[in-house]
Amino acid sequence: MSSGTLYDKVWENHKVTELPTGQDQLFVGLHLVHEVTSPQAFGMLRERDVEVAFPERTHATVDHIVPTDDRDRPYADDAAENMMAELEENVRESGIEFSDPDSGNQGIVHVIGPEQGITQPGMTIVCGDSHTSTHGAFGALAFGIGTSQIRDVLATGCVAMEKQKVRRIEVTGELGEHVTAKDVILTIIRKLGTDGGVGHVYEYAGEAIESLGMEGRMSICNMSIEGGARAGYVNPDETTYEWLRETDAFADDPERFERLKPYWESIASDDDAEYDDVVTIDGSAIEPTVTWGTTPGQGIGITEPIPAPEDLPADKQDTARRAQEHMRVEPGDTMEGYEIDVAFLGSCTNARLKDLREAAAFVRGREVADDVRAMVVPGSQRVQAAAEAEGLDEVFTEAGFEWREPGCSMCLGMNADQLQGDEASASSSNRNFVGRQGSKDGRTVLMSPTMVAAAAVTGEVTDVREMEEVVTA
Ligand SMILES: CC(C)[C@H](C(=O)O)[C@@H](O)C(=O)O
Ligand code: SF4
Repeated sequence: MSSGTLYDKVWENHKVTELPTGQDQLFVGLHLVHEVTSPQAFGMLRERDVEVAFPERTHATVDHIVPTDDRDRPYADDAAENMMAELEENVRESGIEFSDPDSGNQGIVHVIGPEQGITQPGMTIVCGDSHTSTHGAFGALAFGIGTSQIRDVLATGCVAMEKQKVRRIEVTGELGEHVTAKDVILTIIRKLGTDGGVGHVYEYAGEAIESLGMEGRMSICNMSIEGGARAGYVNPDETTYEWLRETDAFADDPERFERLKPYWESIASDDDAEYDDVVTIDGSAIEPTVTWGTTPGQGIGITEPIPAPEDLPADKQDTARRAQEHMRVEPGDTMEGYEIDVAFLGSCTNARLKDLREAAAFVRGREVADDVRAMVVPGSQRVQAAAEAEGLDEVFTEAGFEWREPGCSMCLGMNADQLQGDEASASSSNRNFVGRQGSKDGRTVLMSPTMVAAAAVTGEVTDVREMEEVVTA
């Protein structure tokens, strides 16, 4: 194999042909499906009497609309019930494996792929969901796709795509205490902008990235899309292989693991690979980071002042003004002390076991502040079960959190979990757009899971570094 980036190598390995449009046709290794974006695509196949080409390369789950409290069927919400019923019919007819709520494997699509080992290095992975970039943490090329592309992939196992440039983002040094992957990605997006990645795929590298576990790498790749990049990835290494070894795909088949490992090693970017751009960020300077505005790029370190719009680049001033009005924040203040009504610990960015463990260490023996509604929504049923096995559910519920069933929940409010009126939320999710959490006047402050835990117990945005951690395990 010639020397190059992971992106180039995996692209070339999956390229079927160049199309007259100038795009390449790529073979898709894994197609993940959820209930929101797939029904129309299945409908188009049915209209043309076309069958799903590779059901064995397709895997479905239900996450966006699923209730996180009472899951008895039919669901209380008719629209949710209909979407679920349609997905059930589509997967049954096509012979697609479905991590349904009775399987013990249901969860957010970007949580279940990696935990079941179906997400693997060197794969092309697509899903009708923008945060598919999450799977790049394993050294896969993972893209969100639209409805007509979902149809194409269902029908042919291929997708037409334009090749992107590759920007390597090197995060150097060691992260400070209680500085997490979430703080790193919020900092990257703050520095490069929400559209800084347009036309690019991000390769994350450097000591601060390499020292992260898979959960942290997933949080970073997850938000690549919020930085405008088409995808993001981390080169596979021993950390990646350790994770994979334990998954369903390989735990009982170590020979398969050994057989695939040389391929995984071969697709990592070579030391002399050429990049279209290289950006270096000092990881040791990153603080716990929160957003003050209504885009993920409007972030600051917890001790930093909120910027005055007139100090920002001209094209950012208007949105900053509007964002500050919506959020009711003043330039010069810090976000510390910003009062919250809701604490949401969930989403495909930060609802894995490690996130819940880290948050629990700041909740143990404490109580949720008066008038704060706090909820934990595990990323999957497996996360939920593992957390319960180590008593984390009790840590949270004893403190006054609600312990919910897995799904997207208040990350986007497509089910009953929504902000009310102008409530402010401390959220471990990835988007703080106006209206995102279900109420047009709702205010979302993005932060890491430990910062959500700290905010839940103090009732305001809090520097987690000033709180005592209580770890018992
Ligand atoms: C519903 C889905 C299409 C959407 C996405 O693509 O990201 C959702 O997951 C989100 O996070 O906004
Ligand atoms: S958890 Fe949020 S970001 Fe992730 S797939 Fe669901 S709605 Fe999208």
